Amino acid sequence: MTAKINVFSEIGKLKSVLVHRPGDEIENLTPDLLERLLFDDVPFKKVAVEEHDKFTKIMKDNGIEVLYIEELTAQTLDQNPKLKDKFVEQFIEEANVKPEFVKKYKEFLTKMSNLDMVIKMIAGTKKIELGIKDTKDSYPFVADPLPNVLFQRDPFASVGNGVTLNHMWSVTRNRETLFPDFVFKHNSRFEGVPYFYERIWKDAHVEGGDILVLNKETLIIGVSQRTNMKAIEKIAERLFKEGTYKKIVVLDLPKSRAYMHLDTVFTNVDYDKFITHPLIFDNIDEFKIYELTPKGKREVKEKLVDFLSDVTGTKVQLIRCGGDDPIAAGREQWNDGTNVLTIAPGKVIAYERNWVTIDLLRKAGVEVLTTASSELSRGRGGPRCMTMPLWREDLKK
Ligand SMILES: NC(=O)NCCC[C@H](N)C(=O)O
Repeated sequence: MTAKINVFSEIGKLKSVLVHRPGDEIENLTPDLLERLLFDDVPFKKVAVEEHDKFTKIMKDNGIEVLYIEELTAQTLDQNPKLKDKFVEQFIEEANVKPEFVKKYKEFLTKMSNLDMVIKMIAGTKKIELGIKDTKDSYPFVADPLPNVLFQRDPFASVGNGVTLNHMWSVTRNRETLFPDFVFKHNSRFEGVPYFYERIWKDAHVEGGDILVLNKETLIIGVSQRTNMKAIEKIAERLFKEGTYKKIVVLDLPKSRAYMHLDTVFTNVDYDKFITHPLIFDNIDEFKIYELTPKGKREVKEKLVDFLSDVTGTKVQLIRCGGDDPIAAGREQWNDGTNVLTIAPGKVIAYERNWVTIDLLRKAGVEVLTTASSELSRGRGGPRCMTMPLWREDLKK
């Protein structure tokens, strides 16, 4: 079977990537919704869309095919009209729509084109849009907005020629995984992609931001606020059986929103270069490192930089996000200074606001393309968070 997904590193030349163009969901936010819907402020949609279009233009100008989850889902519905009813019912059930509103909401969604319907599913629907005057309950939504669909890094992760289709940590984000699951199971381009995790495995949780594909044999996965060891062990079992991957390095991170995913504190930008936050850099003994192989799990006692040099076979250079100034490090980590997208070995796209980290990357010989971030960063995700690679060229060495 020809491969449909090919991601055997973090740095191989990027040829195809999945994103979501922000929609009304990022303005369907009020202060009291921010915490539950995992945003830190309400973006100005017009500018956020302009910034996202600039970001995707940089990728297109670098020969990268940019696919949109909303378009792939709509295309899959176009290809499978008989599956539409079940897909809509599954979405409505997982949106926890009140029984008295289900019929009206389903009619509202299904009278649209497939693309408009998917965009509306992500945007959320207010009671007033259905002409509902709910005197018993002042909550404004029939179905909540899904503002974090912007971060296509997390609902699933491309690993080798397959994917982990994730069960995520929060209720609000779990709903997002319905879209890629539908695409990978029914879209003619992706049908039959092997799964290394299933969204119905609800006794553990994993998010793509915690998964770093180091090379053809080794993954690095963070235990974070969003991913637990049980999920990693489940992935290991299925992955080792599939045979390509032989090792999973586990970094046990502090469980906090600031470090919500591994890729907020640790990313790979070249064969021998990683960006890391001082948390990783300085407190090496603060957190544990484990190594999972088909033979079992062992704790790693070496320093991370030495361990990485062994695993990569090169002398590894750790570049500090924000440099030596703890204020700049804190500021730039919070605004996704670590979370760059590598589009080729030694070539990244970074938020322009993280100028200290950008300067250090350039001094280390990394080519940095910058993209605007004033509104996009309010959801606490960077260029890596907003993208899931579908195809990277294999590394030469
Ligand atoms: N990989 C990532 O770091 N994704 C960022 C996700 C931000 C989103 N607001 C969340 O809290 O899940």
